Amino acid sequence: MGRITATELSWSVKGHRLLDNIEMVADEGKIVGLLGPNGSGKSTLLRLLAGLRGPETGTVHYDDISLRDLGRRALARRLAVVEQDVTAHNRVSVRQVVELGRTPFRGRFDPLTDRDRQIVDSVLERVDVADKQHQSWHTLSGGEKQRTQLARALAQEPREILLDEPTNHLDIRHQLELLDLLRTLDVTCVVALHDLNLAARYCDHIVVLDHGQVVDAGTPETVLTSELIESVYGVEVLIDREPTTGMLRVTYLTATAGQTTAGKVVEPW
Ligand SMILES: Nc1ncnc2c1ncn2[C@@H]1O[C@H](COP(=O)(O)OP(=O)(O)OP(=O)(O)O)[C@@H](O)[C@H]1O
Repeated sequence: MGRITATELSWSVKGHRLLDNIEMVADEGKIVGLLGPNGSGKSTLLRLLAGLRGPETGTVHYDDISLRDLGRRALARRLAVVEQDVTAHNRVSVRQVVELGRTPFRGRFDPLTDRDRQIVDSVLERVDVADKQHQSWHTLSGGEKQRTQLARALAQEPREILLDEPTNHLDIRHQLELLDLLRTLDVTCVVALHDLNLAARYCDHIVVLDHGQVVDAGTPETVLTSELIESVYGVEVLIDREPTTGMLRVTYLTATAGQTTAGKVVEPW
């Protein structure tokens, strides 16, 4: 597992700054949650961290190596990416999708080795889709597709993993299992999340984006305050600790009207 560092990262489209001077660090083995409202820049930042887009300014480092100096293959051997709503060819089976995770370690026409097959078997079990492995990808439910994409990512045996809202299609059990699983791995994770309670429970560190800027970062306890949530999301919340478990708890009270964030007036929906 390695450290991911973004320094002065910016990205624009047609003169609009979508990411502005982003600074963030995901330390080795930590789970870093990216929070922020729709359109705040989470997916864009993940794509820049993944090298799927080149930054306009700034750098991304994996440990001490700049993303620019890491070749595609070297990057694919350490970094796995789970994007939102991935599509795959209709005729591909679930197992074949997961086998793609072994591609960075094989020659183009090399058959899978016994070790490759063992890894694929093991990750299919771990994300609970082993019983679906011979089913066509396109027939899976949204949650099963999401778990299959995680299995493909884990088949890469990554040191770092970037996940874009990996729980949005999952039932409650699979949401908890996915995040529990991430915690047991020796992997550095950056994960975009919408559920503030899951973020509070599973993230070591939280980075909050708003209008393409980092507006706060730190531990869940320091970042998840009612003031911050109201100013960024326009929602009044109650924050306390669940009495039995002591876990940080965010209760959503009401959407507030016309709040101001990052100097912009946001209309209520
Ligand atoms: N290629 C592009 N061209 C124009 N606008 C873009 C492009 N890519 C992203 N955007 C805009 O940039 C903003 C940030 O998008 P992004 O997908 O990063 O947000 P997000 O925080 O991941 O949102 P969500 O929570 O809805 O997934 C959005 O307003 C989006 O419309």
